[in-house]
Amino acid sequence: MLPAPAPVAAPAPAPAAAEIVLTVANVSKAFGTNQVLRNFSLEVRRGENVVVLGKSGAGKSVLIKCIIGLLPVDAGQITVLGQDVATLDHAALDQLRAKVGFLFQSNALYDSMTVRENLLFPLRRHWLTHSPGEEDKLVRQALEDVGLGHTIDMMPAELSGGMRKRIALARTLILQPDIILYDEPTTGLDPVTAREIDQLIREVQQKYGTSSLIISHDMNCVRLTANRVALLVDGRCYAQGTYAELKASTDPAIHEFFSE
Ligand SMILES: Nc1ncnc2c1ncn2[C@@H]1O[C@H](COP(=O)(O)OP(=O)(O)OP(=O)(O)O)[C@@H](O)[C@H]1O
Repeated sequence: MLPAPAPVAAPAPAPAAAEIVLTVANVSKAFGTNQVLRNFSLEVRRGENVVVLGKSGAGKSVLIKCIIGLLPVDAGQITVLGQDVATLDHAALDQLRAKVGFLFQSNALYDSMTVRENLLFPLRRHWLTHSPGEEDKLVRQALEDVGLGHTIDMMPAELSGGMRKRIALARTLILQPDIILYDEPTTGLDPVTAREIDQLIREVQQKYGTSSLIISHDMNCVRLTANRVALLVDGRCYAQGTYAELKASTDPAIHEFFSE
């Protein structure tokens, strides 16, 4: 019989003294009469993984789009790495996006490009010039970080769903971002592959000291990756705490997320 896997401890909260890298302050956002975010506030500290948990349609994707400046906010302020997102022009926003990796739920790999070309894309997109030797080193390092060095000349169609997710993460890592935004990183993956991705998110955090905002419905992903969990309910940050703290809550609005 195989030995039982070692239990994975939930991450501890980040030290309260760590620098704040992302602030969402009293942000409101509506589409017509649909008020999605109402005075939503949240902070992420350096080296911390914060998971935003909310029901379907609660506004999690809208929040991420506001953070990366894809959607303007109606009120409030979003500050990323000390910069007020609303005041940035196109060029400044582009520079900021080089420091903020975004892992799409769909992975958004280019199917007609090899893995190597997919990873080179963000370097060229942000006009980061390296010699071919340096580029090769960066690509190989990013692939090693996700455990897929051997896929460098493969096409995305030749990879499994979990592998494509890893390649998408490697493509984010190649820019060595300060912050990574993960949109539902384990959705559509089988449970074993999903836990591997959770583990990888922790490894990236530990190796690079990256801060992450993770949107997830998957309670195992929340438990295994979050230093802190923020609940998005009725457009507000309803509650925050460690997974264990929120799970122990007797408030019905909090408890329903943890009752599975
Ligand atoms: N561009 C848009 N125009 C109009 N309404 C929008 C737009 N984007 C999002 N919405 C609305 O905002 C609300 C929140 O959507 P959002 O995609 O953020 O939810 P979510 O919490 O990410 O849900 P899910 O977990 O199902 O992906 C929904 O009512 C949606 O219809």
